[in-house]
Amino acid sequence: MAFELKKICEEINNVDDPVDEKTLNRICQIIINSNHIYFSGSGRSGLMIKSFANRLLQLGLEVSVVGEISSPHTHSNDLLIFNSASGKSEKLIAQAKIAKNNGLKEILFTVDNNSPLAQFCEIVVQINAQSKFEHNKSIQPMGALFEQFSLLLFDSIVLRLMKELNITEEQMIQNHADIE
Ligand SMILES: O=C([C@H](O)CO)[C@H](O)[C@H](O)COP(=O)(O)O
Repeated sequence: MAFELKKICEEINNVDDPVDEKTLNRICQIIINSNHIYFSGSGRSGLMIKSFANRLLQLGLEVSVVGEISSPHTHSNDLLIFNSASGKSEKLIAQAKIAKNNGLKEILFTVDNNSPLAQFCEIVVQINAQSKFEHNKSIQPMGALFEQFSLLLFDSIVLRLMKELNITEEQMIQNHADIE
């Protein structure tokens, strides 16, 4: 394995487990009990949360990515999940305010659990990596470690949800887009 790839794998492996069992169960229950789940993030963090939205769709849940033209009006029994290393993106903070006013539950995956975005969220999962504004926790540029770890964390939540919802991979394949 190339030196750089080995270092990246080591970095990912060294990130502390950010979710205890109780919080993981809470996240899964909120997801399962929500009528519609919205996902939001900018740039590469946004790409990661879109991957999460894709899997939840394949689990048979009602999902939308904020900003897509097909994303509908929100209601009080909906959920908004953010992925933002810094928790400082003005666009996401504006979304969080609207969601709060509409009574949505909000969950944030972030590096900074004291960030402005965190103030709107009932569950804040703090990933011990760096945002694009920090340079001391990773050899990789900007928020790469956060982005990589968040994707793995989302995939681990998908595994838990498959068990909770009793959904097999075969069923998920049935829900996979046929036109793509
Ligand atoms: O695209 C990004 C950048 O390349 C950092 O590695 C970020 O994901 C994007 O700028 C959003 O930032 P955060 O909201 O702080 O995650």
